[in-house]
Amino acid sequence: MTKQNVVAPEAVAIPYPPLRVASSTAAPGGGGAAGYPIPRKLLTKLELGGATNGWVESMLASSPTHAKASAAAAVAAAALDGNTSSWTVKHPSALELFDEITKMSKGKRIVMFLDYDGTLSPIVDDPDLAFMSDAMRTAVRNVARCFPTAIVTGRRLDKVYEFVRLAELYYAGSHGMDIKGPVKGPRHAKTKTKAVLFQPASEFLPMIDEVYKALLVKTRSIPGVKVENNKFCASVHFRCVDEKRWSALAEQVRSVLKEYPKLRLTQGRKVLEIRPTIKWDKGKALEFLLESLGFADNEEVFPVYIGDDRTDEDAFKVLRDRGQGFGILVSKYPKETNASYSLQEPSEVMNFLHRLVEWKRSSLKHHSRV
Ligand SMILES: O=P(O)(O)OC[C@H]1O[C@H](O[C@H]2O[C@H](CO)[C@@H](O)[C@H](O)[C@H]2O)[C@H](O)[C@@H](O)[C@@H]1O
Repeated sequence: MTKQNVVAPEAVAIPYPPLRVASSTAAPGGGGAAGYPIPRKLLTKLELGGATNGWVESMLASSPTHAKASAAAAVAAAALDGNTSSWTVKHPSALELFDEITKMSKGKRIVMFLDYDGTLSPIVDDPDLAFMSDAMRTAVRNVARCFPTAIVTGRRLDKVYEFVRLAELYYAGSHGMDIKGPVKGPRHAKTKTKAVLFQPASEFLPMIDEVYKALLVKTRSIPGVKVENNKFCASVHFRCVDEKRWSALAEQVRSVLKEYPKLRLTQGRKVLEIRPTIKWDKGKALEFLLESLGFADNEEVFPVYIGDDRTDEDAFKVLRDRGQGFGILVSKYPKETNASYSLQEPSEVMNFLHRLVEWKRSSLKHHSRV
């Protein structure tokens, strides 16, 4: 594999292309965004050395089997209680500290960013069946009535829209590489257009399509594998692949990727994600959306990003670096994260959204009385 097939684990302070509303905006150059190469120092164990051993290690480390996960959870609960509680001190429950959160946001404009899988819908074996409940849809709709709200996801935009079905939201699909404004505008939306706001990887469209087809062919002999075309990126799911075959799968993916030096690999929850080497991620999408909403240099904006996956860390980090708002990690287990708070699962996310709406409505009532 060439050195360009890399994961870029950390956001690098590279300026992204200027804000514009365009039907299709290609990042020039095709290396990093605007032609920036990804620095060598950012290579990780996942891709170094050209061998797939590192990939498999990383797949195992981040995706233990159910049996191992329960064993690990039991060990964590029994033996590492001290560590776990120190994690919850560092990343307390956003529900338990709800009052603290609303105090911090007082007088500021909350903007909500919501990941989809594992945040608004529970993780299931078949990605095509990751439906969102009606109750969750109502919670998101109500939140969007109070605050500008965006869904930021690795999925292709049309697919996530089929699941969410709320026209009043912003959507950033393909890990932020496909951004659209609301079709039906809530009062805070500046645009009511169907036009695409931003597609920084549009030149990669034919390449992703080609890679998707190649991955389908290469991996078809491996039972349980699922390849998904996410428009500006592709996903190879190994959730239903026997662990003994992970190494073979990694090898097949590597053999396809080595022909595409302009693509890189990242990893999510039991999924290998193939994406352009442009320096664009969920963090950049968050910044882009804040700018689109007119909050670029606004000290009074208070962005809240809720997500469960490694790819959400880019957005958590942006908020931490900006010192604005915060991230909430959805996880039952301690994980290294740039998020400030935690919620255990999508049902807690729903409660949190309900509480935000109640709080906003009661503060509006209070203000109309005084
Ligand atoms: O950014 P997200 O909204 O979290 O999307 C990331 C990936 O999510 C989906 O895969 C994950 O959820 C599936 C359904 O629960 C699950 O089967 C899979 O193991 C998870 O990785 C989606 O299918 C991918 O395309 C997204 O990239």
